[in-house]
Amino acid sequence: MTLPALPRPALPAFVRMVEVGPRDGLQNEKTIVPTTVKIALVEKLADAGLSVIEAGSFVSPKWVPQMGDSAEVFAGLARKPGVRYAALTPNLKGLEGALAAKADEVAVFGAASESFSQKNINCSIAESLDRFAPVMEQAKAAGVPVRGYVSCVLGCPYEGEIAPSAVAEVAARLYAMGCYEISLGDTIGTGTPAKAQAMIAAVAARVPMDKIAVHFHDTYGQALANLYAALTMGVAVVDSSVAGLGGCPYAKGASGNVASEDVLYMLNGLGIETGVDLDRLIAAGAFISDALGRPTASKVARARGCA
Ligand SMILES: CC(C)(COP(=O)([O-])OP(=O)([O-])OC[C@H]1O[C@@H](n2cnc3c(N)ncnc32)[C@H](O)[C@@H]1OP(=O)([O-])[O-])[C@@H](O)C(=O)NCCC(=O)NCCSC(=O)C[C@@](C)(O)CC(=O)[O-]
Repeated sequence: MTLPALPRPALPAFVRMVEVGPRDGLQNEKTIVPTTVKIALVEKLADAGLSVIEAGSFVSPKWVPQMGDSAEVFAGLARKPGVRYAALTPNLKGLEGALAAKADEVAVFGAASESFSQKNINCSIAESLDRFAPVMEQAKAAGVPVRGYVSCVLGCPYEGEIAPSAVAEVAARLYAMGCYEISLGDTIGTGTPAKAQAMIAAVAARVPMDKIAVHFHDTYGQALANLYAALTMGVAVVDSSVAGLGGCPYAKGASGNVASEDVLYMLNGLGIETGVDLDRLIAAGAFISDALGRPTASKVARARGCA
């Protein structure tokens, strides 16, 4: 007996995968990862076909010592044509560092939670937006695109529930300031699909859907389900981290981003184009897992025999 085909929601034909492992992942390591290892990782990710790679962060080394060598990482990269190497820049000092390092794009990062904003960047949400304004202006003058992050979109480690309207407000402000894309971060991974959809709907009422990216952490094992829910709404930009590296130093207990290998396996299965090669991506994940001396957090990589 032939079963009737199940109705399938419309999904994007192409998804841009934004690789955040070398930044969001390695920023959270207990020990400092050697610069040469970071450079090799970024180059392997570019060889796997990723077109946007967050290679570092120009933040205070007192706050995040793991990113203190970002200038050296950028300087040491053999850049691949067509790949955009990105960096986080919380303020003008960070932007100066990123421009000197010839970052192809930068990102400002705010939050939908006042407490998280204070813990992460030492200022209120309103102050952070004031701080980002000159960063936006100077980046624009230098011809460098700026991405905007919103953290704690589905929950905050200090405040708990976050209203979708609070997320939409910060996202809309960042978009109005000139961010070319808004990445919505479930920093502590507590979101579930229906909640993620309600939050995205609130943001999409104020920011065009094709300017929205999603950034799920997998702390509660919900990331792929949330991601699929976002795809069904038309989101076509996805942040992920090779080998599931990471977490945020200012969100205790937050585990890594959803593993890039697992995202790619799912997108491949859905017939969605990405331009990324799974075997090479798994090899990049194996490289960094070996260098860190611990098993990969990617289920797909483990199933393919990586320790
Ligand atoms: C924003 C600040 C700097 C404010 O920190 P502050 O202490 O309020 O800043 P300040 O302006 O008073 O400066 C203090 C010192 O830091 C220096 N400084 C100041 N700025 C810089 C800079 N850019 N680069 C290098 N040094 C810098 C500055 O020169 C001074 O040095 P001193 O005079 O004491 O020697 C600090 O809070 C900070 O660096 N925070 C970064 C925290 C961070 O990186 N968190 C992780 C990234 S966000 C994330 O992971 C979430 C995300 C994006 O992935 C999405 C998600 O999952 O939710």
